[in-house]
Amino acid sequence: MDKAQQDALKKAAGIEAAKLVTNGMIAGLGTGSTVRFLVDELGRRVQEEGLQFTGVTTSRRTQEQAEGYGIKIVDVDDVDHIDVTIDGADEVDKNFDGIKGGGAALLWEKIVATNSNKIVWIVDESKVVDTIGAFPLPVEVIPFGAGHVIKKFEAKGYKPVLRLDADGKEVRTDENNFVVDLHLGRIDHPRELAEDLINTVGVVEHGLFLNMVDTVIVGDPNGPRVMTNGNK
Ligand SMILES: O=C(CO)[C@H](O)[C@H](O)COP(=O)(O)O
Repeated sequence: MDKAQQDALKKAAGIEAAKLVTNGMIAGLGTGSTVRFLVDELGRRVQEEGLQFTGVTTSRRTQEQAEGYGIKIVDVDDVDHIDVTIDGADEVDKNFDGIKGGGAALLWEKIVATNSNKIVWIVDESKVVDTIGAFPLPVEVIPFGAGHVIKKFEAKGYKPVLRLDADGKEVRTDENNFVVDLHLGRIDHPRELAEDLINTVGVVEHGLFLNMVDTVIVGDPNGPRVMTNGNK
């Protein structure tokens, strides 16, 4: 699949998911190239159809895009609930376990997701996998002592790589932390891994989102396909 085809599938999933946002809702808005299509569609509806909703964003990038359309954005601590959060994902398997954080927004994404009544992911079909882990697992790490965290990951065979930008500088999250990507190949025991990562001092959060999502909307060449999680 070339990039244009993949973008078309992402866009179709984003437009389909935008239908879930209705007047008066508080909606969590994720981060990434698929979510950009979602926000474009929500912005269009705000401007052309008078849709009124309040957004809680998972990154400054999404906040800027949404506010550019005149979408009202508030801080996560200024709402007492979030009706639905729509976000992208890097991988998702048939058990609805997934990896997020390719766009370095995993911490805010997980905070918004865990405070949402419903979580919806929008992905193109290449993200639906049998076993997660081919996509390097992002881990958000505090800069102080990050070298030691990386050494501990190396000793455990996690194959960590500190994420750098195009200029060779450490990528910083919206919380000014580093991202370490674990090149695991496959993750057979995600719950054990999640437990180990979150108990490592210096780790703020990891990109394993295990059985959190309610619905996955998959951009498929035959039209958006909906996968519903019956185990939540
Ligand atoms: O988790 C994320 C950002 O931290 C994204 O949702 C994930 O990386 C998918 O991005 P894209 O839609 O660009 O493929």
